[in-house]
Amino acid sequence: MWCHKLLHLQSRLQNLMKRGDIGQALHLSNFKSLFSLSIHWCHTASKSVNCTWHQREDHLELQYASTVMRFDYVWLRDHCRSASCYNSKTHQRSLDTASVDLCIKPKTIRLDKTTLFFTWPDGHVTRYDLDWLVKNSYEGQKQKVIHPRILWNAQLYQQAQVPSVDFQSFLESNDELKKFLQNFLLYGIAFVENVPPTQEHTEKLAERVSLIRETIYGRMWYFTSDFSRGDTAYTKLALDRHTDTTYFQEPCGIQVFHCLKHEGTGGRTLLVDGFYAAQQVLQKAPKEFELLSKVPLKHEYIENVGECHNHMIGVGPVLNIYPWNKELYLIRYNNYDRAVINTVPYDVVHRWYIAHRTLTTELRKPENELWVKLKPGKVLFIDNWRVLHGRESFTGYRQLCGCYLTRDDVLNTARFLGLHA
Ligand SMILES: C[N+](C)(C)CCCC[C@H](N)C(=O)O
Ligand SMILES: O=C(O)CCC(=O)C(=O)O
Ligand SMILES: [Fe+2]
Repeated sequence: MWCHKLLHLQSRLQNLMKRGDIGQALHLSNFKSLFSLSIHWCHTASKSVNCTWHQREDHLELQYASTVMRFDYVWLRDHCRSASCYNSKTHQRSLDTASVDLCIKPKTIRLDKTTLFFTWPDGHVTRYDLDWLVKNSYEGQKQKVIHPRILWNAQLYQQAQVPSVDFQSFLESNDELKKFLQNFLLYGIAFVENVPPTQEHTEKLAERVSLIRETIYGRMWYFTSDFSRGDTAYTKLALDRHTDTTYFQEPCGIQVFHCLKHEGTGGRTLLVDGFYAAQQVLQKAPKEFELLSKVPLKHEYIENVGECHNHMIGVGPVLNIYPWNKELYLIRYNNYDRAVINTVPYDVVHRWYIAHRTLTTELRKPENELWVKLKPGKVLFIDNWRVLHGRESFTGYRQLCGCYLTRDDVLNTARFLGLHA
């Protein structure tokens, strides 16, 4: 009967909140906590730990460290870190999740200092540290940023005065590598200077950071404007801002550029923070942002030049966000390589074009454009999931070498060095 009343109060409370009647809602919520305090909530014995929990029909409600968390009982059994359920040497689960009764409920719950003990119907005991639960709960994750970043336009980037790293110290010192990666993670671009202008040295540099991602363009690539491949990149033409390999199911994570030679004019590199532009869209037209994150698109690479025969197709929306916290993690933007749109009906198509225009307008604002001239010795790393690149048309002989890196391995290196990645 009490439970019934509580549920009723709760739904009234939610309705009041929805209607925006905060005053009333607060009043009720005070009442609720007083009421439940005496009857339904379990409290910690210790005064130092402020923790309460309530065993609901289908989940555990836990309040700790000013967070209200809700845990599914199967989840609580599944994440048990006891020796028989989890191998802490390999960090792998030993428990067969399929053997857990989907209607499982703990027989008893008890708190000792900061550890919660669950005894399950078969007698097995699971223990969780409260801080572990906060860190690993959905409610805790929702508030967390997965990849801390500094979004920039040209002025913001220039004002930040991000230092370049010297080639030798980059190779020799983990601290320098760490500084480089920290800047790369924050800004999505980073430079290394005084690199001997050869493909071999560029490769050595890349290998210090990550595994090189071999693609249809090779492991290390080297190109001029000889149209040796069926793509505009291999000409002297200008290239508008874009991300590369949008036609892969997983676009390449990082692009490394080293201009080995240029005898001629033009050919400057354009860099635009795609996440900064997307952020503007989110603020100005949230519905359009949402559409760009929902409409699946195809990108395509079709090549039949010389010995090269390739047909690649990648599927995914322009904006890719984590569903639990809406954080943007990947932008696919390449108007050259975008394939026929046939994955959504005509009316959605039209709304998509409007949203795409809004994003393009942001991406093309001159104040968002960072122009740099790549010179022999100066290697540029670009986060191809975030920062768009382009190039000015040029004259004369221009040699560019570089490679793609696997994103997983760059982040792996960063984590090894103690960075949050
Ligand atoms: C960098 N490298 C010259 C090897 C490849 C260029 C790929 C060009 C393609 N349109 C794309 O945007 O993915
Ligand atoms: O030539 C350049 O500077 C860059 C061309 C390009 O977009 C690429 O190779 O991905
Ligand atoms: Fe490109």
